Amino acid sequence: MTPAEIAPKDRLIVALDLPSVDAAEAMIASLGDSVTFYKIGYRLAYAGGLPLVARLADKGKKVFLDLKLHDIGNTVAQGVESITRLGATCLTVHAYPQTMKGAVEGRGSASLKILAVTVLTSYNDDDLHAAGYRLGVSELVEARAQQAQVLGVDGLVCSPEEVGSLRKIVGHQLNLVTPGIRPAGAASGDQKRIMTPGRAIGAGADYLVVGRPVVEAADPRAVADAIQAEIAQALG
Ligand SMILES: O=C(O)c1cc(=O)[nH]c(=O)n1[C@@H]1O[C@H](COP(=O)(O)O)[C@@H](O)[C@H]1O
Repeated sequence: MTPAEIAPKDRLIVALDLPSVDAAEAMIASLGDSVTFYKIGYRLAYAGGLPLVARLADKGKKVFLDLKLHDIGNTVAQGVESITRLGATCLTVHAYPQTMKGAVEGRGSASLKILAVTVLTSYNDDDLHAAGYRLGVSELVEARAQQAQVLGVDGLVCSPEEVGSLRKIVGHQLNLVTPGIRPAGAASGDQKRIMTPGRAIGAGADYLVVGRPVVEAADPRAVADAIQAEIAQALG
């Protein structure tokens, strides 16, 4: 989907990082029509949340299945082939060449979009060096984006700080999905590379992933509506 075709409202992806399917369903009910795109990640998937993918899809919602796969290529390909039957819109894998290649092979002709996680938004240069990497965040994100594009993935997960440089590399051929979003005044928590919704959209992000600022809010719908309004305003 080219950026101009994505409605402002559909650019917010709410991360259902909640402890149970019941809690997730209550959150989905309270967000109602205001949210069209949800993310299911480790917390909910391992708490019995995978069947929720198909239930959300049946309600017309899009689902980002954030399983961040990483294994030998054959295992990734086989896992992704199974995941194509769950009804998700997109799936994350880590941006390692064998992993991305396996994911694209496993997806085959299915509609599931493969998103490659470049460098986690909780990492800065020091964290990468501590993990044994020579490159800093911006160099590693760019190198991985180039590999992702060659290997045929559909989108990249990166921080809003890298969106500008990545657009120059991948153009609009790949969607850029950005976690590390914090409305003004919200606690950053463990996120290190962050931006407000308006600035992230202004930088050129296609989709924003927001978890705690929405799902831990006293009034999640009001926060989601405010983020949607900020997105719409940034798009002009
Ligand atoms: O793949 C992701 O979605 C992801 C990648 C990344 O680099 N950083 C990141 O925070 N995420 C996810 O995005 C969500 C962000 O949540 P909050 O920090 O609570 O807004 C979490 O579910 C993370 O797992």
